[in-house]
Amino acid sequence: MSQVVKIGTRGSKLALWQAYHVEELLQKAGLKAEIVIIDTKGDQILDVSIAKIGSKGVFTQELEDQLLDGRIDIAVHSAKDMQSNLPEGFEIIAFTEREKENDVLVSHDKSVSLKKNVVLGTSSTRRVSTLKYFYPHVKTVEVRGNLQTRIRKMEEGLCDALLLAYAGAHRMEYDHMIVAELDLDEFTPAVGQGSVAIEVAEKLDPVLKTKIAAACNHLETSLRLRAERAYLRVLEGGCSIPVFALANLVGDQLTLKGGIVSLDGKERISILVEGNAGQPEKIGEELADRVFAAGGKVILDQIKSTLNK
Ligand SMILES: NCc1[nH]cc(CCC(=O)O)c1CC(=O)O
Repeated sequence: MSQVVKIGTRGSKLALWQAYHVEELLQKAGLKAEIVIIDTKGDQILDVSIAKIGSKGVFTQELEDQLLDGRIDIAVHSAKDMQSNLPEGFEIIAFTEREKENDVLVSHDKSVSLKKNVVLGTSSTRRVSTLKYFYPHVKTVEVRGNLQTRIRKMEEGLCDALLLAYAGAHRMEYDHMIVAELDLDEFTPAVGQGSVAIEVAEKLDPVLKTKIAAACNHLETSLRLRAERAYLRVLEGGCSIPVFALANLVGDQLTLKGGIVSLDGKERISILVEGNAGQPEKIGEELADRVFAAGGKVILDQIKSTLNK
């Protein structure tokens, strides 16, 4: 009798896509798997912005409860939605191969452009603040809910286009509606954007952990995300803080470009550091030091006090 890996996931279409993706990776490696759908607070509360619910684990806590109970063996999340500091007793054992990490504009109207006076739907503080900094004439409107709901709201006239992660738009098969792929130097993505993380309870059987990691972890992606997440960890930021970072592997070196933008879009710091890929966390921590020294600490404290009001 061989063991069946129980994959816990949220029930949104994007979450399910990611869970099926992981199921497929496990099956290719000869492991049996099944999917268990779990509702989270982040899915239930649709009328309050994520920034206000509080970033700490809105999409992850219910899954973590089930990991502890053993009702599921692994929890699958967008890596981007994972807190930089996991609660005690949990760990990430794999990051799947990263999808293209850019943000994109999604619309039925091919003429939409950041150069025009458009209204964009988004609920990310990073995207709103970045628009204020580079494209202050562009207006934004908050749009929450899963991607299907957001598209519907756009079609009802709420906005001209949505500002989304390529990864999500692509997975939901909205490629035909992608009207622009945004510049990585302007819209540097959120930490982890485009990869799927596999979280387990530390107490899970170590042999099973090793098998799952071997089946799902993509080495280059994990080095990149470890550097990005180390940066985020120093800032104690969740997905609600407008920070960004993107690592790339060049030979045995990791480059890491990242920074922070103030909520009003008046100040933006972006710095490039690099170092040996053997120690990704060190590079992330160095970026944090450099960003703080360049004025990022003041910006971060302002953001935290604004969001906690
Ligand atoms: N913030 C929500 C979220 N979490 C993960 C994705 C898409 C997949 C990814 O970015 O890895 C999205 C949608 C978006 O930001 O447009």
